[in-house]
Amino acid sequence: MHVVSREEMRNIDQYTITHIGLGGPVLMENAGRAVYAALEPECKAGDRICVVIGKGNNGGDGFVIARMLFDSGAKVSTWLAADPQKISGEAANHMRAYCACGGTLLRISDEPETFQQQLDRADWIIDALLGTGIHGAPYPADQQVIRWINASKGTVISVDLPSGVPANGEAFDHPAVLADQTMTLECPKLAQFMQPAARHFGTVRVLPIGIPNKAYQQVGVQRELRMRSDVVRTLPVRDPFSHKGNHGKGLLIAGSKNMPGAAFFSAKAALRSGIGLLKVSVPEVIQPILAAQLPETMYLPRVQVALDGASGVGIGPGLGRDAREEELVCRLVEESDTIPCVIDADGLFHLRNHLDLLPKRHKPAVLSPHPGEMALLTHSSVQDVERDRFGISKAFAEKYQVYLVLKGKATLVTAPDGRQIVNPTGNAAMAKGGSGDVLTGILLAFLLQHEQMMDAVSNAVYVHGAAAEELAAREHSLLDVLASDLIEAIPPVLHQLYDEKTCR
Ligand SMILES: NC(=O)C1=CN([C@@H]2O[C@H](COP(=O)(O)OP(=O)(O)OC[C@H]3O[C@@H](n4cnc5c(N)ncnc54)[C@H](O)[C@@H]3O)[C@@H](O)[C@H]2O)[C@@H](O)CC1
Ligand SMILES: Nc1ncnc2c1ncn2[C@@H]1O[C@H](COP(=O)(O)OP(=O)(O)O)[C@@H](O)[C@H]1O
Ligand SMILES: [K+]
Repeated sequence: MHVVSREEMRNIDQYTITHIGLGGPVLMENAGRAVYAALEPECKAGDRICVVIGKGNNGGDGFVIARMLFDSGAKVSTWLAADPQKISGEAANHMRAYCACGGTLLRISDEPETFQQQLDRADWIIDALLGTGIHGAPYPADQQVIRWINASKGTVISVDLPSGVPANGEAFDHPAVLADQTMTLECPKLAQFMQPAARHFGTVRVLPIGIPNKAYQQVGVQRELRMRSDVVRTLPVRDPFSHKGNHGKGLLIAGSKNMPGAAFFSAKAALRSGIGLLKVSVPEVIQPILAAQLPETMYLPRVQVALDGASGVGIGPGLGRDAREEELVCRLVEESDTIPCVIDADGLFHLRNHLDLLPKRHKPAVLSPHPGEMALLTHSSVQDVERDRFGISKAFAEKYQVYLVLKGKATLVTAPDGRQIVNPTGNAAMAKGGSGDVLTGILLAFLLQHEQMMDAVSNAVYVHGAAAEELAAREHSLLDVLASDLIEAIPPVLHQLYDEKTCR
């Protein structure tokens, strides 16, 4: 499923209308019908529904929804936040169709008190005021309507976007609808994955409106939401005759005197994710503790680190910020030139002044910063990173020829050629020290078992988030999940995914 910017969505719509010949009214009819079909099973007989319509094409979708509700005998009141004379194009066609069917149209500016009373009494409010078309803050009259919608008690369903939210997710400080549910048309827009916009969406349903694949190909959208079916399709199949040497020989350089747990989390997660052999390099003082906890790995004293036949390296979790480690990180990034290399946490701290090493590698490195580390790598602030997650990631991955995993809610994976994959799994239970270390281990293990690096990285991120969802769905709350719980939830997640793979 593609994730689009406002401009891409407009071009896709235009291509479909102009070159494929599916007219704007058809797409609008499809959009309105799709929303109606999604809404209808949720409404009870006698529910009051208030449809709020703006002057553009988002309002046009609203007319289709209102017409279908009216035709089905629902208790619908349809309110227009614009002068009907100023409604044009496809939206005007659908306004006429609504009226021709016998529907009544009320103007908010004529009866603002009645509008507020009806909003207050409504069980459902359909927000078709503004969609992808707004520029800047909504006009003052629209802002007032948005405030009234936000003050209402009914369930607010936004059509395509919560009105007032900019589709590209730029930061804003004007009023915008706080939806309970957003019924996004055709494909998710960038705003759904950016702060503060994302908070306005509520739960999201994506409703296809019949845009052909050709339109996406022509516009050249390079961004996708990872679907479960993509993960199932691309997970590696284990050869029944394989031996441990076929599933990767990993070297993990992690942990320090004050952070022994990081090495444990990454190592155990790598083992749970299928790595064949794993050697962990830690300072000698913590080696006995780890060896007791994790007898499945081999250990290598930190002073003797060498690749020594490893087929993949993970560097960084809990490594510490000692200057000696800086030299080590740089050496390993150079020496592991032709094998997968994952760099995280303190590894990124050490690498920040040596980024020029990255594009020289034959096999692109995988960097997995959280927004704070990304700010460090780009000499910017966390706010700058969050303001433009998609743009900053793409520029960085292309410049340094790396796979970049920008963590957070909806972790974003960017390939060296600029392709991007948004991860849908995960929850706030993961907002706890150690979660990232678990991901490093899964990444290392998956990179050694998948054919395509983009699949390996995207699947690792998906499984990591799915582990947190698995825990929250069963015996855990969002508060009590530990990094070690996440590791123990990898098996049921993989079990289920592999079950789905063999069912097909
Ligand atoms: N043919 C198409 O392009 C389709 C569009 N669809 C719908 O159309 C929407 C986009 O429609 P539009 O581009 O007409 O735009 P919207 O309906 O989102 O637009 C707002 C209207 O207000 C105006 N406006 C601009 N800035 C504003 C501001 N700051 N405050 C208030 N009004 C402002 C715009 O000129 C536009 O007429 C989508 O979100 C989707 O719901 C769907 O019907 C599917 C097909
Ligand atoms: N609110 C959240 N929703 C979804 N995922 C989250 C959330 N908070 C954190 N995560 C995930 O948890 C992990 C935290 O990583 P990181 O900050 O590196 O942790 P640490 O360094 O403590 O191990 C990342 O994969 C991130 O995407
Ligand atoms: K809307």
